[in-house]
Amino acid sequence: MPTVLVRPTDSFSRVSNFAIIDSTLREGEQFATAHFDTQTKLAIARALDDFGVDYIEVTSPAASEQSRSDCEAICRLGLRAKVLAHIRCHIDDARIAADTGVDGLSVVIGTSHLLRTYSHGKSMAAILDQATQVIQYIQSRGLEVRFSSEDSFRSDLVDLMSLYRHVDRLGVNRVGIADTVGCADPRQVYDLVRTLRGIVSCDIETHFHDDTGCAIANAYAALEAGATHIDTCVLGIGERNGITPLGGLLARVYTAARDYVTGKYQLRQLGALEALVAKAVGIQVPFNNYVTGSASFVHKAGIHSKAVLNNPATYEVLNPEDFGVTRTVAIGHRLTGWNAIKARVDMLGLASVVDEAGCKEITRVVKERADCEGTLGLEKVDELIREFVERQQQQRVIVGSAKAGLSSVDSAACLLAGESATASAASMPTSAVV
Ligand SMILES: CC(=O)SCCNC(=O)CCNC(=O)[C@H](O)C(C)(C)COP(=O)(O)OP(=O)(O)OC[C@H]1O[C@@H](n2cnc3c(N)ncnc32)[C@H](O)[C@@H]1OP(=O)(O)O
Ligand SMILES: O=C(O)CCC(=O)C(=O)O
Ligand SMILES: [Zn+2]
Repeated sequence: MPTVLVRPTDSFSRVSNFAIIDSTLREGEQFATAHFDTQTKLAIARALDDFGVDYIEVTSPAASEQSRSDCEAICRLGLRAKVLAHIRCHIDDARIAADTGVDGLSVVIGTSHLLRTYSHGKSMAAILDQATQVIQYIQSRGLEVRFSSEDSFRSDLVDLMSLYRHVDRLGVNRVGIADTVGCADPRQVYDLVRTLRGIVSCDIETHFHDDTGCAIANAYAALEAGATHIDTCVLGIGERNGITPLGGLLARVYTAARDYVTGKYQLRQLGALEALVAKAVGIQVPFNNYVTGSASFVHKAGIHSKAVLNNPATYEVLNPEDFGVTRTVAIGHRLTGWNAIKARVDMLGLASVVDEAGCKEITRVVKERADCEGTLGLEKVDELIREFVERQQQQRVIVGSAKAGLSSVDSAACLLAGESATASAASMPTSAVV
């Protein structure tokens, strides 16, 4: 099991006690190449539910007739996860959504000067009035309600806190902070969530875009500051370059709360879930994707390989087995080392015939070949190992023959019997030939 350094957390931290609101079927539908048909939405919803997310957020039923009926179809699945519809802070949208069978509504409205000026054109006072009307309507329908401010990090702090305090007093289940343009850094996130934690008594949801590469770190900082709910999308899809990825968030939290993460989520299903969504939106899972990327558990450099073969925790903070993926130690390249080659020799059952010096000689040949040919496949490395063993056996025959009194000419003929042996004989240590 990997050994990780877990920092002590303060009493605000929710790192080992939070809920995931997966928004692949809402924010994810806003991804450039996304268009989910009904069957795909149902398949993704089921997979998310099986994986163990707490909530599934879907596109506003007011967006289109198909969006509305798909929302109803998802609700009819009877999933364990709660289904939330994401809506504008508008009574018409709330009415349409409340009739679909969802468990709750996620209400949002922009509060930054930019959005108030160029999007909906409302003053903070008008937002407060409209929020009150919509929230009270949703409550009257007996549904869970979350109220969120779009572009929170570019909004006036006093305006924002007054609005949150107001909706908290109305009894919303959650308030939401959204870094809509991905401008926030973890420190700003920590400060804002911590401030909000002191102002509202309800739960706190957070939503982070990844425009500047902080989406996972920001989500983690939010948890440390007391956020209770984190929005994610599978593979981090969403508007522009998306939001906090589900797998990446769990990888991050795993380092601090492994038992919580492994106990709550079906981590071994992550790869299949990602493959499903990647196919649905027509993308490849990136090579460096958290946990499931093709290179995520490939160890290459000789120094790394030796240590990993002795104890994987030396260069792994995540245990791939927990996520149902496998580790690879790549040995067929010029950065390899004799310890890695020895491990392969052992795997091939040749430990008794190839000693340390032999492993070092094979390593030298592998590097020499890789310098000329580039990366060598495992078959090629195995071939080089077997050639070495053959040469060694032939040399033993020669030495044995010489000791029995055969002429040096006969010995040489024996050594050069095979062409490959001839080619490589020059690289053999002379002492072995004598
Ligand atoms: C940051 C986010 O991702 S928020 C979620 C974004 N999700 C969506 O936009 C869902 C898909 N959207 C849609 O299908 C459509 O935009 C609809 C159905 C919501 C609205 O469509 P339309 O009525 O044609 O309006 P349009 O999209 O052109 O403009 C948005 C309207 O909502 C208003 N608006 C924008 N944000 C909000 C808000 N948070 N709350 C209330 N009203 C808002 C705008 O002022 C504008 O109103 P207008 O009709 O008076 O100009
Ligand atoms: O509803 C929210 O909290 C977030 C809305 C959104 O997608 C965003 O602001 O980026
Ligand atoms: Zn968003």
